[in-house]
Amino acid sequence: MNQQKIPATVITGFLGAGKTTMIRNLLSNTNGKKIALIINEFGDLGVDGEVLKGCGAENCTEDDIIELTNGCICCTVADDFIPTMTKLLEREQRPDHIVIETSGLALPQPLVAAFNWPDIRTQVTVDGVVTVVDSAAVAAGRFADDHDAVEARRVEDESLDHESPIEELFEDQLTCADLIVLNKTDLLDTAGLGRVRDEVASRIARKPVMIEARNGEVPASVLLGLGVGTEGDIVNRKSHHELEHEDGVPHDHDEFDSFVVELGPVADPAAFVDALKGIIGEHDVLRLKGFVDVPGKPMRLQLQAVGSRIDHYFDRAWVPGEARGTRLVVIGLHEMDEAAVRKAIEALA
Ligand SMILES: Nc1nc2c(ncn2[C@@H]2O[C@H](COP(=O)(O)OP(=O)(O)OP(=O)(O)O)[C@@H](O)[C@H]2O)c(=O)[nH]1
Repeated sequence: MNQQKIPATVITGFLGAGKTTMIRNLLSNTNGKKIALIINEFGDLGVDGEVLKGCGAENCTEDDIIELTNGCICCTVADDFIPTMTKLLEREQRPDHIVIETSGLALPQPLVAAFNWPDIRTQVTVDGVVTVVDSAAVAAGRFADDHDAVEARRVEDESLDHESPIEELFEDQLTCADLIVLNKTDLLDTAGLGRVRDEVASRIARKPVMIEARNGEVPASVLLGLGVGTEGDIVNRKSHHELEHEDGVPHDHDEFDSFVVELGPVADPAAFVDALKGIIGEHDVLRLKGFVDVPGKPMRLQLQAVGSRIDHYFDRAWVPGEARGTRLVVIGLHEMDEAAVRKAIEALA
């Protein structure tokens, strides 16, 4: 690898796997490296940017955190990612390392391929692709789809040209990995974790290193400095879409949808969370996250749901002049009944 090039680590993984948590942990201990962070999120609320900017890391200040908000990074490579990268490289003080968090629905392949673009390849290289896995979700069968149900959907809708979008995406993100982090080990016992390891390994032909983590606690020395130059090996990591459409038909994210719900104050957070669990289960919401205004509390409540597992905690004080409010982004499969989910959530405040 050319030592002059700035290394860039791509962090991918399905919705809620723990990417932001892992990066937050990384920023608290970067071994003195100055990091620039590019964050991409599905949904219009910018929760990850908020969380990461709030961590006050010395080696990655708010100026070093760039949000790409015009859709999944894999679809906006030319319009969004390349110009952002070019601007970053023009900075007087260039970072020692670039970390890119893809959205949970992004295919890493087009992003990695972008590092072969002429203006980029001379200056930056992909140090490695790190794929974060929600081990508990794998154990619960979230990515092993019910093939009978998928087949039934395909019979109903002939335009479905492939199998479960969640399962495919999960495999595509694993296929691109140089390092796989089996996260959320606290939620499983040793035997369960062993089964997850086997299942993940069975999904990919390549054999990247797999490590285990809880709360994304992986030392910077393990995450950074893989030195792979992944852009040179991209032909061996093709996504399902690339294999099925060698003709170059672009992929899309039509199978997934997101919307934002805005509410008034929530007086009883515990009851709110309980009711949300029911709504998420009933409508098969994949991910829900955002901030809640609890009357009488100076702090903002952050809410993070991955399936029906919900974490909530007061993360910071509302800033003077900031409009207090409850804003949640909801992500699900396209067939999710947005109107019904919206109505059910709005009825809670
Ligand atoms: N129990 C447990 N929870 C975790 C762990 N890592 C992350 N979480 C929680 O999982 C939820 C999602 O974590 P994030 O870091 O936001 O996940 P993400 O991959 O960035 O999510 P998206 O950007 O929406 O795709 C949060 O509530 C985290 O606190 C872990 O190791 N164990």
